[in-house]
Amino acid sequence: MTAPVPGSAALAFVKAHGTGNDFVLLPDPQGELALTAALTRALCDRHLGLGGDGAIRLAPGEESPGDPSADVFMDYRNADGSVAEMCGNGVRCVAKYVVDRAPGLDRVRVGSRAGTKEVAVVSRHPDGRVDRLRVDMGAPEVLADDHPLTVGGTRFSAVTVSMGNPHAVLVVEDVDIVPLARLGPAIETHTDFGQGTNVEVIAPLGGGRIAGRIWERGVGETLASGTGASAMAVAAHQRGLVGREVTVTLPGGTLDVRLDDPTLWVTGPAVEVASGQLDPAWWGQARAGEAESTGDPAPSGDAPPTDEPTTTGVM
Ligand SMILES: N[C@@H](CCC[C@H](N)C(=O)O)C(=O)O
Repeated sequence: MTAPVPGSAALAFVKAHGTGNDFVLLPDPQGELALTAALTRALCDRHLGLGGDGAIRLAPGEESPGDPSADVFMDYRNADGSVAEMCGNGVRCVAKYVVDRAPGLDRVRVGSRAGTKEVAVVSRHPDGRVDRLRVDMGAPEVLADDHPLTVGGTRFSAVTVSMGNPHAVLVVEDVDIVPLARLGPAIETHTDFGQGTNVEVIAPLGGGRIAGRIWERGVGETLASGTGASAMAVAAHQRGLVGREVTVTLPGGTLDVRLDDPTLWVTGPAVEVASGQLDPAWWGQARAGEAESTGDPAPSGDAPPTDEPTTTGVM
């Protein structure tokens, strides 16, 4: 018989997504849980765990770096176990979790490693549960609007943007023909980006709309990204392709971005898929694996050699 796991109340999880960017949420109201790199990898494993692009511990607001007055702290890790500063889709999922369990609430201040984000409910389902939310993402920072990159012998010009986390955006003719599985990791780990970078490709669709795909640092290609959509809108605006209201169409759905001065707003859905308890035996094994693990993934290094074809559709 399996011995009971102490503190098993902390085994509760919620599986959620925002435009197909999916997360394992771990409510930790007492701040008792250590969301380690190895535990994150085990949770996010799509075969041996619950599966997710990242794991998020919903910790007490007092843990929020620099702002203990936040309502909740979003302790975020990518699927490979690395810590990220911010997650734009995750922040909506966290806010929905809180609001859906607090009647009368329609606004939450979610702490992140990139500051506290105000999230407001935009619409609800007929049963009162939250459907769409708007996030004040703060001020984007354009680091370079023509960052030259050579990958596999091909020259690119990226718009590099910080949304608290790093992004390199390439404008292309058609996002669907870009070999992102090769280009993404090469740019993610390029020596120009000491902490690694998220990589986005965008193409103008007209009428304030852009199409985008993303290669997430620490994850791989995902269906969507909130900080990524923000960086895409900023880059498109920077290159004169759109105005200040931008509809970003991603493989997992659409996010609406508004570029105000100085802040940027993202509006989109948040969905809860399931909730339950992790199996104590699985949890025990995941923790045992953690003890054997070397912990955090290695920091980014040199760009790997690539046989990237020269025809990428990048403009
Ligand atoms: N999915 C996110 C971004 C998550 C962090 C990113 N992979 C990084 O390492 O910076 C989003 O919705 O913004």
